[in-house]
Amino acid sequence: MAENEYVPLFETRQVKGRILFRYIAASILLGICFIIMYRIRYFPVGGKAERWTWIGLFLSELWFSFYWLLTTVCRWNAVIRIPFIHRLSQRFGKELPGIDIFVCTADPLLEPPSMVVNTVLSMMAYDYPPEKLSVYLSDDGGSNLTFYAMLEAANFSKTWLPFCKKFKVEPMSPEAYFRTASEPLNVQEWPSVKRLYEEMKMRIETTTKLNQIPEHIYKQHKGFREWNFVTSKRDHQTILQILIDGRDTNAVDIEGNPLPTLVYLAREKRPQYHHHFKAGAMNALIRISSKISNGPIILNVDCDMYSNNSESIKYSLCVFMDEEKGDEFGYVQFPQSFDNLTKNDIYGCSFRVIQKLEVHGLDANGGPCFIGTGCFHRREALCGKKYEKNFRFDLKKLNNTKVNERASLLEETCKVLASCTFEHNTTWGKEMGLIYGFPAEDIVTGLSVQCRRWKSMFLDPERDGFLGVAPITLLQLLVQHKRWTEGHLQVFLSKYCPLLYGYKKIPLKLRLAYCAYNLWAANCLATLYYVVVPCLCLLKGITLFPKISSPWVLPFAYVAFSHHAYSLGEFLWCGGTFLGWCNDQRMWLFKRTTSYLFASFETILKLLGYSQLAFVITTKVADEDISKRYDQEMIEFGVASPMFDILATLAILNLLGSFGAIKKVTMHADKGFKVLDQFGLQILLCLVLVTINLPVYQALFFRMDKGKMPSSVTYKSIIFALLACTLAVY
Ligand SMILES: O=c1ccn([C@@H]2O[C@H](COP(=O)(O)OP(=O)(O)O[C@H]3O[C@H](CO)[C@@H](O)[C@H](O)[C@H]3O)[C@@H](O)[C@H]2O)c(=O)[nH]1
Ligand SMILES: [Mn+2]
Repeated sequence: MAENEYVPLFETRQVKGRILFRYIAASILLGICFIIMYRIRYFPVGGKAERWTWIGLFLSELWFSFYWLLTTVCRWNAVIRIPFIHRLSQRFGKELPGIDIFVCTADPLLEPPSMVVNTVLSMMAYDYPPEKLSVYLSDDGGSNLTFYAMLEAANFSKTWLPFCKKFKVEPMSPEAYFRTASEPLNVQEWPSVKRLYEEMKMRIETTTKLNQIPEHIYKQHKGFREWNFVTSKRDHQTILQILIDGRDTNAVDIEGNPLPTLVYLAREKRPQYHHHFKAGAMNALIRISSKISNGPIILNVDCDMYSNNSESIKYSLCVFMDEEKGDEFGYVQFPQSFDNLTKNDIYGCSFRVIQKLEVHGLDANGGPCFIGTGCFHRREALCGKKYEKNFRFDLKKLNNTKVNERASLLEETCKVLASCTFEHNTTWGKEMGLIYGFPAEDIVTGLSVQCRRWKSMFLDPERDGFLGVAPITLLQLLVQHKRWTEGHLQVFLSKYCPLLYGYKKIPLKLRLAYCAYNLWAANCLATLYYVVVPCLCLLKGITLFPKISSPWVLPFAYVAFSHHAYSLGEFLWCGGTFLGWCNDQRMWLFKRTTSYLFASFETILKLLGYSQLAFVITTKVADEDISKRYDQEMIEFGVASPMFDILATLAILNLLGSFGAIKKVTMHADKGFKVLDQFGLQILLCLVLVTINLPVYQALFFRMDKGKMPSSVTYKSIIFALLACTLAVY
């Protein structure tokens, strides 16, 4: 091969099956047009109630159509990317850039230190030159328990890293590895490393449980003394400890190989200063790391996302280091996958279709969103630099800004970078680093990077890059989605609204795709209307859909059927199960009627100035009882919550509606057929909703375990539903 012949480090391919998708989409669009025609032509003339319910339903249908159009536009084209890591190794050998890895944790109770340790160890164990790897942990919990766990991790890494290299261990989280791998024959180290790990885990868990650092451990490291000045997690000085200094020639593993740098940071917190949650933590890490290792590429993960693929760094470098196109890319996003999903994924957490199809559509139109974890960033892009066309980055050179100060001196000089006041009168949180003021800091940050003309890319290697912990109770899921959708809606209603903010900066299709996500929460009203009103109208005797015997029923039937059939097909194609699809549909309904409703409400309150920004951290632990029910795929209710009041009321309402309908159809043998003809679609809708809600009835009336619906919710929902029916009928 000639010297100057350029061989790309990654390749882009079109996703197949788009033609079929486009045909189906076009036919659905036709169906929608007919529905609209029907709604206009048959607008009821008599009766106020008839007219208003009709208008409401029409508006809901217009909304669904608009939203469907948005999602269809962003799926029109789709690409997948294929990186070639062997070419990377051939071309650059060991001349690779430094990588700084950021792990964020915030609460030792919700995010146990033993889990954080596993994440950190898995990050240290990448198949990458250790002297070029630095791992930073930001502890917003400011906890000495987490600090202690990090000391243990630093120590155990001396055994774990050579073990990983030698046996090509994957996943690189010791917990996940020893849980899934079977013991190989004739490997002496295996049981001893496993025992070492288990002993360490035991020590960490005991200390966490006791909530106290034993005296002999306390004496082992100067770092513990910092906690003498900590009043609470919201009031303390900066704690910065370089636990392993990669530049130190004595920092070696048991086989004498260098170790990656490991740093613990708890940024300063004072009650009078806002800390901006994870975005604030990340920005502090960006500054601190720039003084310690200053890697030109930053990988950030949540504390529950362990590394599952030892090559991920190299995959991302195939993008950044590609001579022809690499300089255009600001970040490379990996999918958010989970290691605790059950077979049929009862809470629909897997983002299966979104990640296997939708995101590739975004990628074809300018690049995926940044989703907060499992993402490689170009430091400059994250720090506010605009993309310039002919500017060449030499990632290898950027790496050579070596620092010579001693670790202890560095710790002192860097502290100020993580202080509460450092950002005053700077553009941190506005133009530099992650953007403040939103519960979804990731989305708005990714958008602003893209609006600085950087492209982004979605990489989804066969073996998942990262695996995290998905919520295992319904309430956790609903609360998490409330935060996300609220974050999205707030972005849409802020100056960062993609339509305006991205004008002339990113392609129209990408702006529309952002809107499809930003407007998730806005689906709540139309959905609620569709769940409540047809059912009440059925009881009252108002017809809202065409008669079964009329040809106008066809467009309704076609749109509903083909849309769902296609969605099922996609789901199965992406590797899901039929039951998984049903669960997914159920969760969409649940989220739309609760999470999205609360998110919209909260957003309005916030706009009016009545509510403050909050970040409810998702729990990553559960008691044994709950885990057991989760494994059996039983939906966990268990506690009283306004969200459950709504779910239960809607479920009972539709049950009453169905009973009413069945009564009407069966009471008079002669009239039954007429009723069925006139109300066929409405009855069908009610029955479908009842079917979706079957687990809710079970939890309300039949279950005996602790995960059932609390009786207060049962009583309330029965009263609400009866009240609604009475009001509607009279
Ligand atoms: O004040 C805070 C609050 C949270 N976190 C960390 O942020 C991460 C995400 O929090 P989690 O409760 O797990 O939320 P998820 O809903 O699972 O997170 C998703 O959604 C978030 C935005 O809402 C993104 O930041 C995350 O990357 C994305 O995985 C965790 O590592 C936390 O430790 C902090 O560091 N400081
Ligand atoms: Mn999480």
